[in-house]
Amino acid sequence: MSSERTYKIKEAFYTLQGEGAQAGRAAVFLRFTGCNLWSGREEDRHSAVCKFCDTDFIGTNGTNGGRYTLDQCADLVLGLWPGGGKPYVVCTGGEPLLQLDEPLIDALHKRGFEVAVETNGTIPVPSEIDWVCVSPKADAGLVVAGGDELKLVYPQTEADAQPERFTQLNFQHFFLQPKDETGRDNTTATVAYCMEHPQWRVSLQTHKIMGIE
Ligand SMILES: C[S@@+](CC[C@H](N)C(=O)[O-])C[C@H]1O[C@@H](n2cnc3c(N)ncnc32)[C@H](O)[C@@H]1O
Ligand SMILES: Nc1nc2[nH]cc(C(=O)O)c2c(=O)[nH]1
Ligand code: SF4
Ligand SMILES: [Mg+2]
Repeated sequence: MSSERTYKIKEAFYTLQGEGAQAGRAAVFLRFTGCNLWSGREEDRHSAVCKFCDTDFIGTNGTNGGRYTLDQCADLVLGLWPGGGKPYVVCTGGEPLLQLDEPLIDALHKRGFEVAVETNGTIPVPSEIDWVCVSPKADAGLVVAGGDELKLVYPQTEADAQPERFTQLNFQHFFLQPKDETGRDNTTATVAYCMEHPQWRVSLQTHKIMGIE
């Protein structure tokens, strides 16, 4: 019997990074199943720590989803890269750091990839990751104090998720990203905050504007 661990992947696809400082860059997205701040079920949304998630991260039924061993997972990512440029993979979810570990990062590096992560900041980040995007959530217990970009969804009403809370942390870029919610456009408020607080820049979800994944 083989006891090799497997990674649960919701979906994997080739697109452009839509958000933050790397927006517009070609990337393979590797979306891990599951999150520690929401079950992913609509009936649990109101009682979840993170209530505004725009993503389906349940199960393994998306494009290229499944349970993969280390080499299968890294080969899946490699197979989605078209060739040329600097291969770039964005590990997201769900919360990717529930599963993404040093062996998988190493396997992706060996295949030539620069490895990025999108994380909610509640789990320590392996030092091998090349690009760290932290998106803090109210009442979630931030444990990551630095990285490449901090990308805060705005607005969040809770005191511990106000932008001022984060400006002393060790990040290269500070972004406010308008919360995508039905019945309200949060872009104007986000623009106003950034104009009043020039340390912050706006991050739009440009993939939604462009109509790509
Ligand atoms: C789906 S999360 C997955 C990664 C990780 N769990 C996290 O929260 O950073 C990817 C990114 O989408 C952002 N996001 C989720 N729901 C959003 C929404 N309704 N509007 C704007 N950004 C959102 C998150 O804050 C995060 O930056
Ligand atoms: N194109 C594109 N860019 C993204 N940046 C962060 C995303 C995410 O869901 O983590 C995302 C996504 O789902 N699609
Ligand atoms: S932490 Fe990230 S994946 Fe989890 S529910 Fe919130 S936005 Fe979605
Ligand atoms: Mg997304």
